[in-house]
Amino acid sequence: MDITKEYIVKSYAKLNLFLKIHDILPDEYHEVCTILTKINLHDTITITFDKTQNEFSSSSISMVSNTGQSIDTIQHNLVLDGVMEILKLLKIRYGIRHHSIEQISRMKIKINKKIPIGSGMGGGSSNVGTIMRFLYYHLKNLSIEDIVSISNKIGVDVAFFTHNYQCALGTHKGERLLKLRPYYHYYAVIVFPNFSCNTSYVYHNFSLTKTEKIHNEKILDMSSIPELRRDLIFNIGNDLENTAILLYPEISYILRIIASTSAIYYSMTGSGSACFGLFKNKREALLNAKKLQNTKDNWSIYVSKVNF
Ligand SMILES: C[C@@](CO)(OP(=O)(O)O)[C@H](O)COP(=O)(O)OP(=O)(O)OC[C@H]1O[C@@H](n2ccc(N)nc2=O)[C@H](O)[C@@H]1O
Ligand SMILES: Nc1ncnc2c1ncn2[C@@H]1O[C@H](COP(=O)(O)OP(=O)(O)O)[C@@H](O)[C@H]1O
Repeated sequence: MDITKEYIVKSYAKLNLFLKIHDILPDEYHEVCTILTKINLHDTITITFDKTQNEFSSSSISMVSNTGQSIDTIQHNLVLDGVMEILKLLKIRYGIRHHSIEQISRMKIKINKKIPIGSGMGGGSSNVGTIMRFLYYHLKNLSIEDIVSISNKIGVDVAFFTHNYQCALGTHKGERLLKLRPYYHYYAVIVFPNFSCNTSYVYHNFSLTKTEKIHNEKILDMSSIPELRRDLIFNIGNDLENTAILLYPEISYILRIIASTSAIYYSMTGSGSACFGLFKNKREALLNAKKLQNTKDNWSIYVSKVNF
């Protein structure tokens, strides 16, 4: 790393095109199968170095909104966990006086937030995954296995962003990834209702008995054959949707409104609250985005290309 420089990196959002829950694991996490894909919406992370800062801490990270206002509602930034884990590993491996540790200690991270928080678009996971990748690339003394194993300690979705895959199939808790080469290209219109869903609250209220069983092997087989991937996605949907609707009823209204457009598929992403519709071209997506924007003033609408 060149500590006289300023680095600017993009931290992309994701959509879960489908999310199947198979089982509950002994540690009470859920065994899932999902296709994750990155979208054009991104936060912008600026990394600089402050020679007077001797220790990396929570005050080394700042988050600002689009309008430049400081976001101080997040008490514990996931990025801090990621950087601290990397520091811990480097200290064990090289001792406390290593130059990489000195460089990280001087790091200042500013996150310009565009990805709505708690939307199921993975903003927090993306921020930490992107920083891990940045450090992997610039420090040259971490292996990809190092950063993936640290990612898994922070959250199941982090690995997708650490790997920098455009599209992947996630199994086990969602952290075991198989890179998929995109075959289909659509446009998504995403509706964020301006409230967040709590991921662990949604998972904890989910009931396995209310979902249809599909063998994981069948999903793996179908997603590896590009021509079958679309049917797979359109047929499975998101198992967390009904639970999220019970806890946050407005999600049902959003989905009904998207269903009334010419979307060829619609779903909630992750544990919500954002929902999306897929359209066959940009023109149709923009047209419907306008209609959706007129439905409710406080909805935020995003349009992005989607590859899977
Ligand atoms: C639902 C998904 C779909 O991609 O995304 P989001 O909606 O969060 O974006 C993920 O499964 C979430 O990923 P992430 O947000 O990283 O989850 P974590 O921080 O690891 O876990 C938060 C909580 O969710 C529950 N959890 C998470 C993943 C999983 N396979 N089973 C679970 O039961 C656990 O209760 C855990 O304490
Ligand atoms: N850098 C970050 N960006 C967004 N959220 C963060 C960040 N660090 C911690 N969080 C916390 O992580 C939780 C999940 O946020 P986020 O990743 O945006 O949503 P989701 O998991 O629904 O996709 C939020 O409750 C938020 O307080």
